Amino acid sequence: MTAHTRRQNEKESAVNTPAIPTVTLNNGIEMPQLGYGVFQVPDAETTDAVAAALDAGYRSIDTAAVYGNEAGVGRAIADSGIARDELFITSKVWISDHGFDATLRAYDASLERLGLESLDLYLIHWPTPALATYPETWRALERLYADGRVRAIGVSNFEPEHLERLASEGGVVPAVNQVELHPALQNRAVAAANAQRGIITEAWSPLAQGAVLGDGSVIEIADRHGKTPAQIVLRWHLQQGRVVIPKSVTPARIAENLDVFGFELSADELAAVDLLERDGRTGPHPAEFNG
Ligand SMILES: NC(=O)C1=CN([C@@H]2O[C@H](COP(=O)(O)OP(=O)(O)OC[C@H]3O[C@@H](n4cnc5c(N)ncnc54)[C@H](OP(=O)(O)O)[C@@H]3O)[C@@H](O)[C@H]2O)C=CC1
Ligand SMILES: O=C(O)C(=O)[C@@H](O)[C@H](O)C(=O)CO
Repeated sequence: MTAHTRRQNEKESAVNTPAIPTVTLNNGIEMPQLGYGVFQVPDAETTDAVAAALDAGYRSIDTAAVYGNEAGVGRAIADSGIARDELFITSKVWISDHGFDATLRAYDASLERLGLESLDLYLIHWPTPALATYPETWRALERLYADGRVRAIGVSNFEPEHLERLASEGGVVPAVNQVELHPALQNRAVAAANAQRGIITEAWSPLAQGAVLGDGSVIEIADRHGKTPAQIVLRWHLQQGRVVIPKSVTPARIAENLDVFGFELSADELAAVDLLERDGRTGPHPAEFNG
């Protein structure tokens, strides 16, 4: 990209970027409440997908070493011309890299692939309790944080007992717990444990990978507001203070999923979506998943 194109992009992005609200993490860092996830996007397609998301106005990107597409995310960031401090980039340490030294190496490898000098948020991807390695892995994240190499650290797929184990050892309280959460699996005990400890709940698969978009009450609320089912489900999350990271490789859906800040659901509408809980887990249970 030429310097002129980059300046033009910056100018257009300043004009077109919708105001995405932020949540304040427990260390004072601001995190966009809505970001863009890239699970299952092949690396070769990730650059175009992330570029479309950045063009639409997303500024927070959620990737992971295991997704195999950090390089694609990095290329889109480099090409975008968007200032690094306007972006919020999250990645995660995979199970095979648990342990103090291996995690420090994994962080460096993620930065290398992303072409970045630091991340905004680094997460332990899964606790894998059978391996009992997450406390030691957490020590490595604390080291990265203490050394100023990452702006915030957190966990993913942690159940209340895993948070309790970290707390019992003292140290840094995770800023975020990224867990499966959508109308069909509301993970209320985990969200309550997060809130009680000052940890932000970030919902993965916030659309249940599409499984809740055909539900009658979601469609009825969508029709009432002149919105799509996906927009209703995202609004349901946002009004409860959660961070969401919907994924789509479809440009129209990428834009649609961001267009959720100009309307509100009523208390009755939120309650109607609450009724869709059905223990509808789409991924593995964290207590049992060992990679
Ligand atoms: N920490 C963890 O363990 C996990 C983290 N994650 C993170 O969460 C992100 C989101 O979760 P993910 O599992 O991808 O699932 P989502 O709930 O975001 O759903 C994605 C699916 O919904 C479709 N979709 C997206 N928007 C719309 C729309 N507006 N209307 C209709 N269909 C739509 C997409 O299709 P299409 O792309 O074809 O448009 C895709 O099939 C991941 O990308 C990843 O970053 C996910 C799983 C586990
Ligand atoms: O997408 C993620 O972030 C995950 O950790 C999982 O989906 C995991 O990679 C998986 O595929 C479990 O079956």
